[in-house]
Formats: sequence, C-alpha cells, structure tokens
Amino acid sequence: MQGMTPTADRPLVLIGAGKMGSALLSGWLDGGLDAKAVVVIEPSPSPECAALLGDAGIVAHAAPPAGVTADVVVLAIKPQIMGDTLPGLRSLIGPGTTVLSIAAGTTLANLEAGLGPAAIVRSIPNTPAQVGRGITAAVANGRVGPEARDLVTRLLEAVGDVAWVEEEAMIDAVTAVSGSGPAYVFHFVESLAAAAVDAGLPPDLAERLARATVEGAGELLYRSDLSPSQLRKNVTSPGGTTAAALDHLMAEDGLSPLMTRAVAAAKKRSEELSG
Ligand SMILES: NC(=O)C1=CN([C@@H]2O[C@H](COP(=O)(O)OP(=O)(O)OC[C@H]3O[C@@H](n4cnc5c(N)ncnc54)[C@H](O)[C@@H]3O)[C@@H](O)[C@H]2O)C=CC1
Ligand SMILES: O=C(O)[C@@H]1CCC=N1
Repeated sequence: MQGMTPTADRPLVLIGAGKMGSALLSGWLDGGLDAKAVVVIEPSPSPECAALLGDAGIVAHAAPPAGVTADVVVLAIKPQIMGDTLPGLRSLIGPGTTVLSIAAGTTLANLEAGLGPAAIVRSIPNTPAQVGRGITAAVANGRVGPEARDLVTRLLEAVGDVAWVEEEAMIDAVTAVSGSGPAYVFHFVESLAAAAVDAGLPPDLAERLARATVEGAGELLYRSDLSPSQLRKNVTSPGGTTAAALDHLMAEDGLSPLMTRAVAAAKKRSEELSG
C-alpha cells in the first residue's frame, strides 16, 4: 500500500479483530501493509480471525504490549466497552500517533476523555468492507493534520470508498444510513424470499431468486451511470406487473415512510450510545 507509514518499530495497533477489525486488517494486508508493522489486540479471536492472523504470521495479544508507541491505533471494539478500555490504551499514544475509531455512537469527546489529547478520527464503515466495497464516513478532531488525514484516508480506502464530513453530528445519520444499511438490504432479500414463498414458490428457489435479484440490481446500480429512479423506471412498464407492485411500495404508507422511521430509530440509538 503506497505511503503507509506504520513500521515494526512504530506499528499500526488494531484493538479488536472481530467482523469489522478483521475486514480492515484483511484489506490492509491485501493492500501491501507489512504484517510486521501490525500489532493486534484481540482477547478471543474467532476461527476466521485466527485463520487470517495465522496466514499473516500475526500474534493476537490479550492486552497492549509494554513499550509500544503506535503510528496508528484503530479502535474496532464495541462502543459499550470503550469507556473501560480506553485508559489502558494510553501507553500506545505518543507524539504523532493517530487514533482511528470505527465504533458507533462513541464521540470524539468520549474518545478524548478516555485517551487524553490525541489526533483522533471518528468513522463509520460498513460490512461490504469485507469484499473491498465498503463506504466509510469520517470526521476528525482539531489535532488531525493533513498527513494524518491522508494516512486515515489510505487505510479506509483499502476497503472501499471514503467520505469526510466536517460536522460530527452527521455521523449519527451516517451510521443509520450506510453503517446499518447493509442489514436493511439483507432483510429486504429475506422479505422478498418470504413473499416468493407466499406466491407459491418452493423455499430454495424463492431464496435463490431473491438473492440473485438484489445481487444483480446492486451490480447494475454500481456499473450504471443512471439514477436509481431511472433504473426503477426502466423495469416498470405502464400498466404492467412492476407498476402493480410499486402501487404498494410507493404508497403513502409504503417503503419510503417506513425507511424514514427505521433510519430515525437507528440515528436515535447512535445518539443514545454517545451517552
Ligand atoms: N458490524 C458492523 O456492521 C459495523 C460495526 N461498526 C463498529 O465496529 C465495532 C466492532 O463491531 P464488530 O466488528 O461488528 O463487532 P465484533 O463483536 O465482531 O468485534 C469486536 C471484537 O472486539 C474484541 N474485544 C473485546 N474486548 C476487547 C478488548 N478489551 N480489547 C481488544 N479487543 C476486544 C472481541 O473479542 C471481538 O472480536 C463496533 O464499535 C461497531 O459499532 C461500525 C460500522 C459497521
Ligand atoms: O448495529 C450497530 O450498532 C453497528 C453500527 C453500524 C452497524 N452495526
């Protein structure tokens, strides 16, 4: 990976190698980050994580090793344990260390309170990062200079697209839209498959059709320059079958107000997690 600065003497320290931490680590290693420049703190590695670490020759530590000053500390632990964990990470932070958090609902102020003065970026990626197709939005505190911002951008671009925002308050909405969003899409597949069974199809075919439809529509959206609205219109013949279904999905009590309520609930929960 071009321009990565972590080294064996001044490593990237990953705190938590669960689903998201492992996805990030995998992207960095694939992008050329030297495994010797990575220290992983993970008290209970999953089998997938253990395989990833084993292939790279990285040892999982239960706690930060003594005497290590990090180039970057990446916080990929649950927000609920952040407050208790942060003070124990202070020894990793020295001059020039950048902290990158991916935790939902943990504010820059929460992070500064736990870690002390440091250059800190708060971000929200999403699980398509596991296949290099994530999107992350990030906000920096006042101590993050251009070099730290570039480093964080490169780390996050290893697993997908990156959008910087200047207002931290936007991160709760980001969490509700793109952070949690993949779950909404997967639930849509579940719902379409259930509807297919109700419409008379056997369950295996129902799931296959629902899954392939969302995969294909996502790929078309990805490759096309057309707007989602135009892509929808391209499926919809006047007086045809799609129009009959969209009469329900686009009704006043259809998908749009439901999505608005769902995103508002996720945003509120993100705000609550900030304490
Ligand atoms: N899963 C998702 O879709 C997204 C998650 N996030 C955020 O990413 C963070 C991690 O979430 P997931 O990867 O889904 O959770 P996870 O449960 O898969 O990973 C958390 C990992 O932290 C480890 N851990 C627990 N205590 C630790 C400690 N003291 N030191 C180091 N590691 C410790 C656990 O063993 C676990 O492997 C959370 O803060 C979440 O809000 C952000 C965006 C999307
Ligand atoms: O559900 C959660 O709290 C995390 C944050 C965004 C996606 N998963």
